[in-house]
Amino acid sequence: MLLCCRACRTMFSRLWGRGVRLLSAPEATAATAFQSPTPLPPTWNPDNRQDHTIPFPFSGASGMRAVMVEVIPLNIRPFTMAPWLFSSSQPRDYSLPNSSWSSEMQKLYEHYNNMCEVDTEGGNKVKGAWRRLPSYNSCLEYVTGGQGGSKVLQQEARLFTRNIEEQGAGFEYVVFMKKHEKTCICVFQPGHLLEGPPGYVHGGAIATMIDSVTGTHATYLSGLIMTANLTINYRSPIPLGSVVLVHSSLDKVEGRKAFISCQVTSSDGSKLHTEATGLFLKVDVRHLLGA
Ligand SMILES: CCCCC/C=C\C/C=C\C/C=C\C/C=C\CCCC(=O)SCCNC(=O)CCNC(=O)[C@H](O)C(C)(C)COP(=O)(O)OP(=O)(O)OC[C@H]1O[C@@H](n2cnc3c(N)ncnc32)[C@H](O)[C@@H]1OP(=O)(O)O
Repeated sequence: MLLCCRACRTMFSRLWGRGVRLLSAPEATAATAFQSPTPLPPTWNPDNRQDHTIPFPFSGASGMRAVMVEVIPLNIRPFTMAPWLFSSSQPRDYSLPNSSWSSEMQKLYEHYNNMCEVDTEGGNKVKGAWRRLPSYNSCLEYVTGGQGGSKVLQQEARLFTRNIEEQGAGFEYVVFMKKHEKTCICVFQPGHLLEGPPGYVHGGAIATMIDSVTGTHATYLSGLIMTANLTINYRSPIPLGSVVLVHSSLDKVEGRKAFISCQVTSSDGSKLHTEATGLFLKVDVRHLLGA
């Protein structure tokens, strides 16, 4: 079966909770290696619902790539089910600078970015203590490394912090992680659509950023997580359009639980705006998908 339309995707999303997973690129390559490539018909159109029966794989199809989907029913030998085609255009990484960033935001970005791991011309990585974390507008882009996995499930769903298209109007932020010290720092520039008290950021928007930064931190440390508890103390209001730092640090891990604390400060660290603690529980993908 080819997952080529909404009906197919709906079926796939139901199967997901029963052991379906996306294969990584090397796994997909290995899974297709023993099959002979089948060319696409010249009139093939990804939006055409009549295309259910096109065989796979689609190697060599210009502008498209196939991602394999594997179904592992309980007590049944694993087998490859079908490929999913995605547009080859990369999803936008929202954590890269844009024209709405103030000079202060840009300066802080460069400060941390300059301390990140970099690729050299020979393909070697020069170690830096920090790593910039990419940010997409859909959760599944992370799982598939920005390969468009969200198109398989819930096409309309968008990550809350990345669903305002107008640059600078909502949450402008970039997260850097210092893995060995188990800390993250986020440079955050809240836009005018996040107003709470006149001229200041809404407490819910601040909580959202705290949850996002600490949740992202916990995800990179522990894998799939859900926020179980978030306790927040608001100490001083955050002016709209200012640039603040969200500091996240891992306090301890106990089994499935990760305890993380967080402070939101002014960009020079002199003023404490908000402090919080969070408890994140590692979950199975089936829990996330409600299976
Ligand atoms: C589909 C793939 C998505 C993948 C994403 C991948 C990568 C993402 C990368 C970057 C991230 C980008 C964006 C994401 C950013 C932020 C993340 C936001 C995260 C959220 O915004 S997420 C939404 C809000 N979140 C919920 O909607 C949770 C609702 N809730 C539940 O789903 C369950 O409630 C759950 C899972 C929390 C626990 O359920 P459970 O059954 O697994 O565990 P159980 O209840 O047995 O508890 C086991 C032990 O934890 C203790 N415990 C439990 N709850 C506690 C609490 N509240 N306080 C203190 N202790 C607690 C118990 O006391 C026991 O402790 P003990 O073992 O010591 O007895």
